[in-house]
Amino acid sequence: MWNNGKQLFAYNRHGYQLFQGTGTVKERKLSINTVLGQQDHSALIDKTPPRNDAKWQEAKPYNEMPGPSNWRLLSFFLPGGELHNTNLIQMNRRLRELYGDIYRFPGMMGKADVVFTYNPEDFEVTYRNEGIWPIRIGLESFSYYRKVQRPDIFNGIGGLVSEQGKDWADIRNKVNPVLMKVQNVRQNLAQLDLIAKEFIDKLETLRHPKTHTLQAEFHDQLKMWAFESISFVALNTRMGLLSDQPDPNAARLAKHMTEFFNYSFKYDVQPSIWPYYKTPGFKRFLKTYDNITEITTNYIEAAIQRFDATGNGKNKCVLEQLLGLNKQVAMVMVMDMLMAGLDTTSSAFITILYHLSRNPLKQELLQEELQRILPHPNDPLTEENTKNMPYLRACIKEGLRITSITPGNFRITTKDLILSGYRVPRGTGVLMGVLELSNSDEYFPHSAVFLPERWLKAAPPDQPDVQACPEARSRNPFIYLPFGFGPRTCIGKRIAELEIETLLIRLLRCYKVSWLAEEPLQYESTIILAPCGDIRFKFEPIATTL
Ligand code: HEM
Repeated sequence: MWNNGKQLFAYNRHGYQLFQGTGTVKERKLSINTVLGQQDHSALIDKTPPRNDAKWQEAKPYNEMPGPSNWRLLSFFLPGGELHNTNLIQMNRRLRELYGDIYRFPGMMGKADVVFTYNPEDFEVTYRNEGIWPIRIGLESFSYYRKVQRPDIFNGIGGLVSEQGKDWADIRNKVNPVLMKVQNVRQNLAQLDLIAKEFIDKLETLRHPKTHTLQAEFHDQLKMWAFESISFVALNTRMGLLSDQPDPNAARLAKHMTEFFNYSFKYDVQPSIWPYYKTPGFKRFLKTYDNITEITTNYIEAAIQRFDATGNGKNKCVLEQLLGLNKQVAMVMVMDMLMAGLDTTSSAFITILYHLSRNPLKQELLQEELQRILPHPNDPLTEENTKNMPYLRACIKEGLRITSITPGNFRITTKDLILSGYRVPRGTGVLMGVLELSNSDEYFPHSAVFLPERWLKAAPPDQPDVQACPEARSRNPFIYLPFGFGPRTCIGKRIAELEIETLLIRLLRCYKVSWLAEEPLQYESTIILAPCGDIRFKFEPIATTL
């Protein structure tokens, strides 16, 4: 508890603000959270005396920060409320209009307050003070399932997404060299290329030869591609999801993964009473976790037998390397990869393809580069021919700039920070609205324009039509962060980039892609921004290739 001039602030041992007023403080019994699965990160919050330097004294008190009360906040999301049925992009815009560039959401049900900021200086202050064990409250159901529900299987390991502090760092330090080292990830290129080719073959069977439209949902097909790709990397197993005879367990696993995403939004993101009462819906969610655990474990056991039978080759695959670290860590990491690497990659891919389809001139420039990479369209992709693809990489960055599928990055502050002139007490959530700033002319000139050239340092020597314009890029490194930042940055970044690059090369080396739907691409909020609604592309074969 500490006195902040006129106001008295108190924090429970989880770092949650309990009370703000002028009287005696009585701690609410929030320790129940730990038992019920809500995360305890109190040990990570700075325990030194409250900040009291001159700058802090000059800053405005926290309770003067604009923002809705609990009831106003609830009313926003009720039917008829201003934010009812809005997605994360619309929600951020509307709230920013209402409250300005910094505002706070009161914490509910034992959760910390969250400060939303659209000021890049605040991003820098937050990241610079996050320390070596940044806290990102993730999916609390993960922790609950693994630590409380199934300790028999997970032995107390929560996994990267939900673990905090030293427990998080112990796993992250182990798996970083396996998943973040470029060379290690790129050893999957040949198989990912094969999967991308299978996807194109499947598309061909679904493509109407005259209208060049698909006789199936593109998004569903793409999820199959994403799942086939991430399961190969994580499990060293081909699931056959793009073939006529998929492994029946793989199809079940893919279905449970989709369920997981939907449930997770409901129970981890939206306010829910599950920490206090296990509703029937939450019990179904736990069943989904059980199914995922059971099927994944079987695949891992089968892979272990395969590795034992074939002996250790020189180049160990990702799963073999993870198993070499620790079997439990490997299991948890594989499940996290499958869960985190499905909708993210497919949503990002659709987003990038959408922008290319709406910008035919940029698509042509990309196709020129792809022709150089693959003069013969059926040649394999190799380390050598994929080394130099500046325009492709610029297109990926530009697509994710306009629509980052994670519109904000989140941290719990461990120290007292001054954000946009307000005193923000330690233990508060900070949501950094990167997507809003990436779409602002202040930081990216002509921000509404799809301009891959802003990411190029110089014009490629073999493409005279491409004019680099790095001046159209923000100089501030904290604004464009689709994969997050710092020690807690996305561990699947390299894998996602490799998958997306590989399929874009294959797809755009075969087809000219255009957008057929009348509306621009729409998004809905799951735990990320997922494309939804009418997603219709036209795939016209490029004359020389098919
Ligand atoms: C385009 C696709 C993807 C995007 C845009 C994306 C984005 C993100 C972001 C923004 C974070 C939070 C980073 C932070 O807090 O600083 C994150 C974390 C994470 N991502 Fe991804 N991701 C993608 C694909 C993947 C894939 C394919 C995997 C699987 C290998 C994956 C696994 C994870 C994990 C395990 C974390 C938690 C890391 C930690 O807390 O240590 N992601 N991702």
